[in-house]
Amino acid sequence: MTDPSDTTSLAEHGAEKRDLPQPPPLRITPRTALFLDFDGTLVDIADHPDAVVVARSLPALIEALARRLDGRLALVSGRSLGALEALLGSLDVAMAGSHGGEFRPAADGGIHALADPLPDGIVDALSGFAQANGGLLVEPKPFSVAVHYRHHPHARDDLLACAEGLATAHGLKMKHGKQVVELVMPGSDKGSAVASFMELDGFIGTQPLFVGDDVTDEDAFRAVARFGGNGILVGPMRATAATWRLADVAAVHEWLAAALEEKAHP
Ligand SMILES: O=P(O)(O)OC[C@H]1O[C@H](O[C@H]2O[C@H](CO)[C@@H](O)[C@H](O)[C@H]2O)[C@H](O)[C@@H](O)[C@@H]1O
Repeated sequence: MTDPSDTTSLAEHGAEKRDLPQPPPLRITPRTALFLDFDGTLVDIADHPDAVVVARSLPALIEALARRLDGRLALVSGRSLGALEALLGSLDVAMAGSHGGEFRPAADGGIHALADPLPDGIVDALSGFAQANGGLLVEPKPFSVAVHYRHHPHARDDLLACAEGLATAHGLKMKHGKQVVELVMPGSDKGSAVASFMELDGFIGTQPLFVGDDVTDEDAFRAVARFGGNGILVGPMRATAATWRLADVAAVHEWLAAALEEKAHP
């Protein structure tokens, strides 16, 4: 069964049915900065967070691009940095995890918190809900918590109500991604992560691109637009702040790999 959070269509949003063009080839110039989402962008969505298949070529592709961009590349994910490292190995690349809560400017730069930890009791409350509803998967992260209902679609509405109640009571933000509901601290999102990177030497003055598939990437699409850049939506067309669209994960890999074939641009 397809959940609307997996493929939120234009019709569901009542938006104009106009597709976005493909992005032009990625040109690596001193003004190029690249932000990449992970799930649904660099790896296909799988039934379980641990079941994603990382293409053998992916870690080397990311590192090669980061080198060609002189470090102006960052992964910006809802996952924890620990989960990204478990899947990709230890990469010499900037990253933000937990929807902007964890921030690592460069591999040797240490991890900085961009958010406060969740208040006590939130993970327990969601775990209690998960147990009482057939054992939904709870994924605690350093600065957020996700509850996956992919295998328990009947629990979706009650989960949304439970998470909304906790968010209101504790001043948290709720995110509804692909068959997942997450609670994060206010101000912690992918847009704030992009803005933090854009303050760093190297990123300042660049025209950033953000490639992402999920509604949680919309904050980042809006953020790159504020810096004169562009968002690239991955997957089916839907209402979005992105300006270009790539069909799927395979198209993202091709678009990225093609940039390495190009000569450097001044
Ligand atoms: O920001 P992202 O890098 O796209 O991460 C978003 C969430 O991705 C993971 O969940 C999603 O992918 C799983 C594997 O394909 C899938 O089973 C799940 O239904 C999706 O919601 C991850 O587990 C979350 O922590 C991330 O926030």
